[in-house]
Amino acid sequence: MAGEKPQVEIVKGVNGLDKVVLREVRGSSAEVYLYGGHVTSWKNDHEEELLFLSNKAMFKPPKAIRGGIPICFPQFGSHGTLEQHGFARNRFWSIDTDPPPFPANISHNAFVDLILKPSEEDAKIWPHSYEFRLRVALGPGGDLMLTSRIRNTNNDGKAFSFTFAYHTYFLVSDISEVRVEGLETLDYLDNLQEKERFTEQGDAITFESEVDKIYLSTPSKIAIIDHEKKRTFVLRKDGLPDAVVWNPWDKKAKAMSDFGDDEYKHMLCVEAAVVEKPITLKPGEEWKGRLELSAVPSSYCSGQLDPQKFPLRLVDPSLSRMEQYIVVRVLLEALVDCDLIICLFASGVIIIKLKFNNLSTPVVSTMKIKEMVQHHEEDLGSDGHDVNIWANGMHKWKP
Ligand SMILES: O=P(O)(O)OC[C@H]1O[C@H](O)[C@H](O)[C@@H](O)[C@@H]1O
Repeated sequence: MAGEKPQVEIVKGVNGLDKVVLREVRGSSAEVYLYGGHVTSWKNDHEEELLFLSNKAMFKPPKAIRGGIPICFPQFGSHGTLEQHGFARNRFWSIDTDPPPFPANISHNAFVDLILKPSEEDAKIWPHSYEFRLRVALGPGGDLMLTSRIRNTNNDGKAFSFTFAYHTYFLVSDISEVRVEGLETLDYLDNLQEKERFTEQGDAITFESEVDKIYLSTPSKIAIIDHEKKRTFVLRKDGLPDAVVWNPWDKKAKAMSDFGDDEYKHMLCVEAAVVEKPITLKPGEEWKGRLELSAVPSSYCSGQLDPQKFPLRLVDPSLSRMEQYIVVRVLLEALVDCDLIICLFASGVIIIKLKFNNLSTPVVSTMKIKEMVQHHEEDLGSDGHDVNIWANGMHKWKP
């Protein structure tokens, strides 16, 4: 189409630093600075920003950019002798014009390949030769995909070890309204308690004070639910067993020169990482770590439900308002690409089995809903029942 902007464009960003702009045909976009190989923006097809970037972010090398997705390599945090989070986030990366091929089934048009190799100065602080290739891509639905490929190119026969993180800052409406699911019952190292190991309790994680934890051996999928925005971020990862959760809260926020005093209310870092067991590569070996982020309408609900207030008549009008409500919630959950939806009613549990990846598959027939309703007439007969619907068994029912 005439006048349409290119899918990949290199432009000047803040302080004249080079940045790559990616645009997907349906309108989503992302921005990546060559400084740090740092994603600073990811927008959905309504042009809404999804990543937090501090108003005080400096864009002044060698200071790392505060927000977006800093790359922590070859060291996460202070887990080693290098500077905090290693040096990849404050080096200038190059465009990789000839990256080794990706599997043929990976389809995206808006992407950029970056590469980082050590300088002579770097070799003095970390005496290894490597090639770090980073692909940043937008999927057709606006998903943001980052793939890191790190290869040991030492010719002295030596192996090297590293830790790593995609230090993702998510933009949230209000940190006290956010919950993280997928990390409950896991072990974590608490950075606020000298990295001591604890076990998380059974509930989804919520926030009311500073948090800095490294969750260990985490599932490949983690959800960040922003109740106020009615948005869920789904983080899928591969090759990255750990997940760091960080919010500096008020005191630490004030102590950071590149972070606004109140900005902690609008961000949450959930960082797909390798921390506990560093990766070791022999010469010629390559490691791959992949992160995929999507932002979907959030459909979580809990507590008292008033079907009279439910405004939609989207489905079979012969269904009662409560029945319609259930169908719509189930459909919304389907957008989150879940494997299983469970509806809980005051008097019992109803399981609706589901396993589908797109909405073209029939979801739950209205017949099914009717059967369900007949079984639970008492529950549905009056106003304001406790109904809770959740995906993958991750939510907790609060009667
Ligand atoms: O200020 P930075 O070096 O960017 O680090 C910011 C934060 O990153 C991680 O999440 C660490 O777990 C925190 O301990 C650290 O404070």
